[in-house]
Amino acid sequence: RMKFIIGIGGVTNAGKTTLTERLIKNLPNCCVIHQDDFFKPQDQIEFGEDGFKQWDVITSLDMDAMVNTVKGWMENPEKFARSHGVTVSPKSDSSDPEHKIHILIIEGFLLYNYKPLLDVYSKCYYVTIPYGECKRRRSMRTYTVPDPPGLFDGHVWPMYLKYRQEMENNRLDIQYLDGMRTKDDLYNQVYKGIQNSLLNVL
Ligand SMILES: Nc1ncnc2c1ncn2[C@@H]1O[C@H](COP(=O)(O)OP(=O)(O)O)[C@@H](O)[C@H]1O
Ligand SMILES: NC(=O)c1ccc[n+]([C@@H]2O[C@H](COP(=O)(O)O)[C@@H](O)[C@H]2O)c1
Repeated sequence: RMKFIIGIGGVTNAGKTTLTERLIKNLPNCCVIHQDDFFKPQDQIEFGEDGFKQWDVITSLDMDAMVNTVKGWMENPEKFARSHGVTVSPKSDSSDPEHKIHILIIEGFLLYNYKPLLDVYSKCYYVTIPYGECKRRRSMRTYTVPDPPGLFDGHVWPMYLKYRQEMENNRLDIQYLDGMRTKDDLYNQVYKGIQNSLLNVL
């Protein structure tokens, strides 16, 4: 079977998780890995010169563990799917080309900034929203560790700009998505794009 890895990257609160959840419901044999699941424990997150705990830097994540999880899927997507409760369509039904594929979605805010994971993607998406909307959505969100006052302007947004610049220097073939569009629009655009890519590889 064919293996196909899709990256859904983008700034915090751009709508990555919302989009990803809908895609995994509608794509065949589709597993997901959320980068948020690889945050180190709070006591291992260091304070920076900006006075804030450094949540929005790549070293706050256990990226080696994330790479190993991706490798686990690549080595045996069927087993990965089964152990993550994903229903796999039967191999024998080979009349339907969709059954010949295994899809993995990797979703997160720092997807394209870690060298060992740069070349695994068949398709790279990156969702953006402007500063004001990002700050507004973020203010309505509660993380396991709530944002202290001033975190967005003092840490989150500056680190986003820094890593986005670094990502663009990596020269990946990234398709940018406008996160200001409706959830339906975003989903339809990406679903169609994936369908087209799959038609080309199958
Ligand atoms: N296209 C959209 N338009 C408006 N609001 C959205 C859109 N997509 C997601 N949201 C909202 O923005 C917030 C963050 O969405 P989420 O999918 O959790 O973002 P992320 O995973 O990128 O942090 C949620 O309240 C969600 O309902
Ligand atoms: N999941 C956690 O343990 C945790 C804790 C503190 C902050 N965060 C925030 O999560 C953000 C990334 O996730 P989203 O892209 O879903 O917003 C980062 O901006 C980071 O500040 C997550």
